[in-house]
Amino acid sequence: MSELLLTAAQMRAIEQAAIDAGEITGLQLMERAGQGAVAAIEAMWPELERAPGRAMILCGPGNNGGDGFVVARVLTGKGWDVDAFLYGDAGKLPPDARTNYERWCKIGQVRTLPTDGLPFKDGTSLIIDALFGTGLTRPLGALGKTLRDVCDAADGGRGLPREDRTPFFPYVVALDIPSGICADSGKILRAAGADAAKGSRASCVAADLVTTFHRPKAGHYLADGPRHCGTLCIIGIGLTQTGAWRDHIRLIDLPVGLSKRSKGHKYDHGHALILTGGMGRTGAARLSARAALRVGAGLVTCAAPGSAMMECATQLTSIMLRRCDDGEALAGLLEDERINALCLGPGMGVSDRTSDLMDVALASKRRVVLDADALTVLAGRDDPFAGLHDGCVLTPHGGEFARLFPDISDRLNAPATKGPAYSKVDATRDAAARAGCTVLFKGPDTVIADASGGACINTAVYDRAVPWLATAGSGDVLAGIITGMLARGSCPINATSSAAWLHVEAARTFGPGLIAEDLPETLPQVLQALLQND
Ligand SMILES: NC(=O)C1=CN([C@@H]2O[C@H](COP(=O)(O)OP(=O)(O)OC[C@H]3O[C@@H](n4cnc5c(N)ncnc54)[C@H](OP(=O)(O)O)[C@@H]3O)[C@@H](O)[C@H]2O)[C@@H](O)CC1
Ligand SMILES: [K+]
Repeated sequence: MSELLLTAAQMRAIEQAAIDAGEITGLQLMERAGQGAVAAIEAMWPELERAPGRAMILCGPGNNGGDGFVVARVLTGKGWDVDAFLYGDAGKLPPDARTNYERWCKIGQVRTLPTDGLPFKDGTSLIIDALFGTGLTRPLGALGKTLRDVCDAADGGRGLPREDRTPFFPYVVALDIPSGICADSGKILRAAGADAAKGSRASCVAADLVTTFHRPKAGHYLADGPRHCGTLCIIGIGLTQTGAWRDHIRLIDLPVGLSKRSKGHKYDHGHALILTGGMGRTGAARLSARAALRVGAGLVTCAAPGSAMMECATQLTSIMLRRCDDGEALAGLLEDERINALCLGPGMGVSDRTSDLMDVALASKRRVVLDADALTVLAGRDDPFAGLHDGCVLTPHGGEFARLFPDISDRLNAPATKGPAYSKVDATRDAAARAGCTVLFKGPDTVIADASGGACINTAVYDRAVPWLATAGSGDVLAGIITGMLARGSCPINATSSAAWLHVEAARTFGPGLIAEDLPETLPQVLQALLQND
């Protein structure tokens, strides 16, 4: 199961379709957006509802600015003192924004937003960023000092981490998305040549709360987006459609393919084969194997070279062990047709043996997870993608991705100077199309795509943040969970997306202090909770 994330173009198309069908007007949508934002602010900070204060509303030249004028009107009606500013020419506002600007003008003043600093009044407890939303196309360079003041006002100029701030500084609420962040990619747009190392303080707003409308946008979950959104609140504005795009992006919010086992025999749940490295290097593969077994593969076998047999034998109980020195030996093991999923990479070493085993594994047309050292071996080949097929899953982190797909990685990492910018979803889709298989591109914003263009994001941000998951061996466990899900019969994209979700969920369930060994051991608790809700 999953929630749909939208791009700016998809959101515009949904709005337009609803307006064209006569279901709703643009003005009604804007009113609901503004009203909903105020309700979200009051829900987040009840003290602001009890004691209205002073608010600054910064409105931009598009419909995001129109939302801002609705907020100005609603807050005034609730007893707030409102200072409203416009960046741009009122005469050029789009029609709905223009209407709300004119409504506001009957109530209060509008001042031109200066670009050389924010005329901040003492006692301001709320700043509303309604400068740019899904229509951002260029960097905010011209707003430099004023933008910096928004960030400084919000934390007293001290650059304090959000959690260390006192309540005496105003809250910053961004409508739809913090201005300066591209809604499709989550990247901060920067002028060509701008120094990214100088940080984001002159380039985009950092908000305590973002109120987005209808559906979250991909940029709320990718790249710089989550770091600048604070809390993300989704507000229904009366749109019912989600669109019927082939290029939908899903946010994984529950795994699929984990319903109760209906048949009782272990072979009904697949047999996963995990290839290990040599003596002293088998720990990673054993972690993968344990995870594959815990996630429900019926049988799991480690296949080790002769030198590592004793080491593995002393460590494994429910996981079986077979000797596998080379490709020929693996071909022999694969005569057992019940082996239906393989995992290569964790701790295997970058070696001829790994390369040899990978050739045999791929030729068998079984489902194959290629991780870690297997990806490095693959990247070193003249044609890395020859032999891959739609039953394969690649699991690169950023460095491995750059080695496998250097041109795509360069494009992704190039400074984003205009919107919509090339996103991690675009990059993962392009990589999956080129490789002809499923690609899981790791990170706090893990993106999974397959060759058909399907894409999803597994998030480890907002309330799913698990910084303690960045621990040695965590990736080996993920590879094992994917392999186990493949053995159980899930298709590659479902196996991979479910595994990524379970991996984060296990870390959330265990909590800080986690080491990789804890992840497989926490899976039963996670699975149990899922089955209880089934
Ligand atoms: N449509 C609806 O019914 C609803 C819409 N809603 C709201 O509308 C928002 C989308 O509105 P929007 O499309 O007008 O885009 P928005 O982000 O306000 O600005 C675009 C303008 O900014 C300009 N511009 C861009 N970058 C710039 C820069 N760096 N510096 C200077 N200018 C720049 C750009 O110029 P252009 O690129 O065209 O030259 C254009 O003029 C959406 O996020 C949501 O909040 C909700 O009310 C729900 C109902
Ligand atoms: K905004």
